[in-house]
Amino acid sequence: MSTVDGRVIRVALLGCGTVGGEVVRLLTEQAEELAARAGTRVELAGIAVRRPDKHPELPPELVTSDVTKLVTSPDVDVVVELVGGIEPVREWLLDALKAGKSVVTANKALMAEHSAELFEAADASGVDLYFEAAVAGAIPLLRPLRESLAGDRITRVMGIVNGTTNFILSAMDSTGAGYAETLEEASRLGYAEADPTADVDGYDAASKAAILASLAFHTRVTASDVHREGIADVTASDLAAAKVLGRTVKLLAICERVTADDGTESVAARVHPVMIPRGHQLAGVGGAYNAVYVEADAAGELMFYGQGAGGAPTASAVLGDLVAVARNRVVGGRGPRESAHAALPVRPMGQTPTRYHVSLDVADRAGVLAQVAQAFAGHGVSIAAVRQRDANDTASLVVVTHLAPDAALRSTVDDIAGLDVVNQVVSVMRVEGEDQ
Ligand SMILES: NC(=O)c1ccc[n+]([C@@H]2O[C@H](COP(=O)([O-])OP(=O)(O)OC[C@H]3O[C@@H](n4cnc5c(N)ncnc54)[C@H](O)[C@@H]3O)[C@@H](O)[C@H]2O)c1
Ligand SMILES: N[C@@H](CCO)C(=O)O
Ligand code: NA
Repeated sequence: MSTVDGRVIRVALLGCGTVGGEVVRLLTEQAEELAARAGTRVELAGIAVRRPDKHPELPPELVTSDVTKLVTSPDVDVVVELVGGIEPVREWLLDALKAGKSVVTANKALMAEHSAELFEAADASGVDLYFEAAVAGAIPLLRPLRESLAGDRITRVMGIVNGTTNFILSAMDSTGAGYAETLEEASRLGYAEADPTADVDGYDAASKAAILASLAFHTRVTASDVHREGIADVTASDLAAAKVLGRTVKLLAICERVTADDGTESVAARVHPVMIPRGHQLAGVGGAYNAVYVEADAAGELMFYGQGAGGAPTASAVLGDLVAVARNRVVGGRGPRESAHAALPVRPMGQTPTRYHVSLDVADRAGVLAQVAQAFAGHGVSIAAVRQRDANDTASLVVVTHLAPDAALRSTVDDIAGLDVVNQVVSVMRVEGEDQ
């Protein structure tokens, strides 16, 4: 094993919970190998936690609750932030960057709202800002977008980026387990955020979509630009309706470059439940796994798959970033800066082209299909497929549309719900992928 000329990079770790605890373990267990790879020793200078008395496992001389002092200490080169949330973390990281410390963070909420300000502070000090763990945990995804694909033109990024909701939907689909019990299990396994509403209501995935869209399309996209729907309204009826069609339901983040008829480009970013064919590669992604498709003009389709949550997998991405910072320090260089030169406008959800699946319980009599079809036609929505099944004096009618502006599809569903011949709208969901 190579030695490292006595050089040392000193790390301030903020937060020592699910992910931070694993970072400490890996930094300690792999100290020699990391030194050989980075070209410098990587050592802990301090660990900030909310309650030092709760961490008897950590070396007491390293533990502190004084974050402000730690992040600006002259003894620190890099701040690794694994606390989460926006304030006071934003202030701490700005202080750290202004004091010339590089930053590694897993904080998607912060990066989705304040990355511009953080990048500016990093630029002013000539230091690094890395955040691979913020999206899709262990999966190398941000580095490929920022570096490997920097020479290509990305058109679409679509995937499963929240482990907790994927865990819940997979369990509901395969075992019929209830929503509450699977959410409890996801929390126990360390996938869910401290407040799981961030996961189930789609905020976590929307933050990740904002980060992905920003990197893919060289445009500043924040979480508030992302259309967001969670899984709280996904019912057993939706899953059953999907099953009948040979489909399943996944919460997807979809970031697209949309080109209008006049050639102008915009960015659309959304998170919502989607019905996809069971044969689709994303349908087979179970448990807390994540998978993301990237489509680019020259590269074609790429798929990234792996563990998107959990202590050790997320720590793997953090350590990778830390080694990158250490290497940059050794050679006196920097990692990639913010790339927002395209500055494309963000397209509102209503104007974003989507496809709907609508499952209806209708009266079983002549002319029903014509009335339903008329409602679609009235909004300029073209129908791709219709299935009808009779049962006693009612019938089930399933309509799958072609692409149409989301607002037109929503208005159509509102009109259909008001038709006398429609007893119940059983399930409405957007669809992706072609049936086999
Ligand atoms: N758990 C995962 O699977 C996962 C995956 C990817 C990204 N992340 C992100 O990693 C970050 C950490 O997640 P986690 O699951 O390890 O969280 P956690 O709740 O397990 O740990 C948080 C840590 O922060 C410390 N902390 C909280 N408030 C503090 C304060 N005011 N001062 C000092 N310390 C404070 C706590 O003491 C604790 O050690 C979050 O940004 C999260 O979104 C987590
Ligand atoms: N709560 C997140 C952690 C990873 O960011 C998830 O379930 O995917
Ligand atoms: Na990642």
